[in-house]
Amino acid sequence: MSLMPEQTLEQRLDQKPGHGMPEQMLEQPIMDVVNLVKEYDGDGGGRSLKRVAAPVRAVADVSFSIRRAETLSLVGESGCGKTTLGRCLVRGIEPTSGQVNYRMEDGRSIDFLKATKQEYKAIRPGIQMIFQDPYSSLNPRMTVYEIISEPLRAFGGLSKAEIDERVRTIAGQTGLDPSFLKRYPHAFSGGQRQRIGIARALVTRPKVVVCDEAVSALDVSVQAQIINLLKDLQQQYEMTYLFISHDLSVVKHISDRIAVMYLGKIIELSDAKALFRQPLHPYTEALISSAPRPDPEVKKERIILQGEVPNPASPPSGCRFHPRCAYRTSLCEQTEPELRAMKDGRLVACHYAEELNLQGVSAFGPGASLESSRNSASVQQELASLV
Ligand SMILES: Nc1ncnc2c1ncn2[C@@H]1O[C@H](COP(=O)(O)OP(=O)(O)OP(=O)(O)O)[C@@H](O)[C@H]1O
Repeated sequence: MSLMPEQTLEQRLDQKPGHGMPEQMLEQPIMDVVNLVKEYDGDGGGRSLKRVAAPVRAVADVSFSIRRAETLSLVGESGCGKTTLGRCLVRGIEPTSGQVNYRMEDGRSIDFLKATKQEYKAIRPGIQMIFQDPYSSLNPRMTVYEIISEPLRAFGGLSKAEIDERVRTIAGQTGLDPSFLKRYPHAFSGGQRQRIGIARALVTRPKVVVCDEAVSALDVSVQAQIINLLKDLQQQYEMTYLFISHDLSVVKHISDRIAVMYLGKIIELSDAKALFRQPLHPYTEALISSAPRPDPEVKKERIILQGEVPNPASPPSGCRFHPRCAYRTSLCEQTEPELRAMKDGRLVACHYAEELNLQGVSAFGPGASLESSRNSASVQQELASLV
């Protein structure tokens, strides 16, 4: 693919049409996540030298559905629980409680977390993960062939010739030359290593793929190639993606829907276009406002989030976002808002979603000006008088 060097990522992605799954397929959930909780012991899992007594609720009672063949993106700041949630879905780590109901091809729904050995064997190859760091996620002592074929060998059931056929097919589809298969990962660039990681994840022909910051470590031009590759493969195999990213400018172009996470909770889940056009949660508004936009001429006031992300071991009372929210009232300090459906079916966890008229962007290009919106202090006063 030839790319003009001065093109933005947005323009590059727009060169290919988005995937166009039939409407009725998009509507079918392939996974229902119900009341999922993941707590870590309070020692930071070796990440922190300080011993913290309280457990860290990295995923704090999360429920949502993933529709068949859609791309659902999961966004939020570092530490909000995206990776933990993604890894729970593939059982890379065991959740503390909850359900991950996986819908089989025959229509049966099975809780993957309580699957029998036989059910696990049937479901697990169908749910795969692509990792962020192509440098550390590949075993340096294995050849590319061994790396890609490993899941097939682990799950069993295929002859040597069938494995060989699958490996060569997926290598070709991910743009890997057959001569690469004999070589070791250190011989490759970041983009090529990510292609190896993708080939490894897709060799089992999964139905659901969790892409965890799959392009974050790559240059912008390589990001566009990898995203286009993922989109092409999604169309070909009718796969469902849960695309984890902190980068809204990437997510915007691949998502059917977007879930926004804050401190272990989903606080908004919307159709992607609607979310960018008019966010419903003040945190989403701030994330959109702070995302990079390609056109330096666009004068738009950025919303600077106040303060740090609170410690997930002792989340704030009421709405977890309230200490950083410009629109907060005493209700927000006391009562945690449920994730609830609005009239149009969008989900939001904010007491004032109906009243706030939050600002989005039309296309990361000229966006609605924040100056034209009600300023946060006046909204705050108005809302205070309501409670
Ligand atoms: N193994 C672990 N033991 C203890 N705490 C953990 C462990 N892994 C993650 N955490 C904590 O759980 C919370 C969520 O982390 P997680 O990595 O899931 O977030 P994230 O949104 O994916 O962030 P990032 O993009 O930085 O990876 C953080 O407070 C993190 O410190």
